[in-house]
Amino acid sequence: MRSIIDTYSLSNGTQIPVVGFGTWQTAPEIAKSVVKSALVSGYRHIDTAEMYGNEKEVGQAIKESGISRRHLWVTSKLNNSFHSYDLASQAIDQSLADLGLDYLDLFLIHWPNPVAFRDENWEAHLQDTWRALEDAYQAGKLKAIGVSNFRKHHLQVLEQTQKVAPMVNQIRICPGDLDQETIAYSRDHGMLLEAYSPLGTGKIFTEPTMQEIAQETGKTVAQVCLRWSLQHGFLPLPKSIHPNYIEDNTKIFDFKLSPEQMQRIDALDGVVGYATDPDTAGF
Ligand SMILES: NC(=O)C1=CN([C@@H]2O[C@H](COP(=O)(O)OP(=O)(O)OC[C@H]3O[C@@H](n4cnc5c(N)ncnc54)[C@H](OP(=O)(O)O)[C@@H]3O)[C@@H](O)[C@H]2O)C=CC1
Ligand SMILES: O=C(O)C(=O)[C@@H](O)[C@H](O)C(=O)CO
Repeated sequence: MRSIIDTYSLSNGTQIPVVGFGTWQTAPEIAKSVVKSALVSGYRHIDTAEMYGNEKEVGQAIKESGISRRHLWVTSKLNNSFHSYDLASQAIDQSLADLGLDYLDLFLIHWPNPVAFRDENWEAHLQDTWRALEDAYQAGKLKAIGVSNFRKHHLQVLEQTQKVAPMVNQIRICPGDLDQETIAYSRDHGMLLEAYSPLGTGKIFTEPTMQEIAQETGKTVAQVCLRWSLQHGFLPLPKSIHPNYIEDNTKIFDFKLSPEQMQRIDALDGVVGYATDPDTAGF
């Protein structure tokens, strides 16, 4: 692996760039210029969502960049109020329209058990929602499909009726937050793990062990986090609104963490808290 545009293979053979650019909390007013900065810095994989309120601006940045569509990877996600076959099908078309694209490279169910459907039928709603993604995948609107914030028991609900297995599970993975059960189950079932909040949403930078390892390697804490993620075989999705950070976060291929450094990071249990529990999340 030599650059952020090297790829992992998904279970359907699709090649996905190994680092994606995150856009949560990137306000629509600045999203176009921020995403343009990322494209100038070499990112070819952008992670957005209907929930982020910036799909239109992300789409404008892509269009104005002049980069050929086939050289870009764009992921979006189904918001929590669209869990049914019809609503999910409409939401896919709306994301495509807002982004100004004919297809998405990857579309994810954002959360498995949203508050609006947390009733005795949530499993059936989830299965219907997945069927909408499968149909859009078969129709060529989505080149790959997957899930986000799914734990083993959510994946098992899909398994009861799925025709196409999820290719990706996007979950929170950063130093101190490694949900081993979900990681192992997802991998055993053919999914690539995308690591969201790979910098602990900005909370990792003052962590002493991370600072020590940054000193040892001559890199920044952010670069150490991203390198750690890649060496574990995850696909990190760093977010920034600052061009210098955006650029720095690509410089993670000119060093390697030793097994001992990897172990010290693995041992940092809970230093930036844990992922939101999808079964109790209030959204
Ligand atoms: N599926 C899901 O439910 C979720 C998905 N995600 C995805 O993952 C992406 C990343 O996660 P997110 O939680 O946003 O945050 P990150 O873990 O990527 O951390 C972002 C924070 O770190 C700062 N930062 C970034 N690079 C550097 C650097 N080199 N030096 C110093 N500070 C830096 C940013 O600052 P600044 O922005 O000020 O430059 C920002 O405050 C999201 O944007 C989204 O795409 C995130 C959460 C949930
Ligand atoms: O960023 C995302 O993709 C999320 O789903 C979460 O960050 C979520 O929106 C949240 O944490 C709200 O507080």
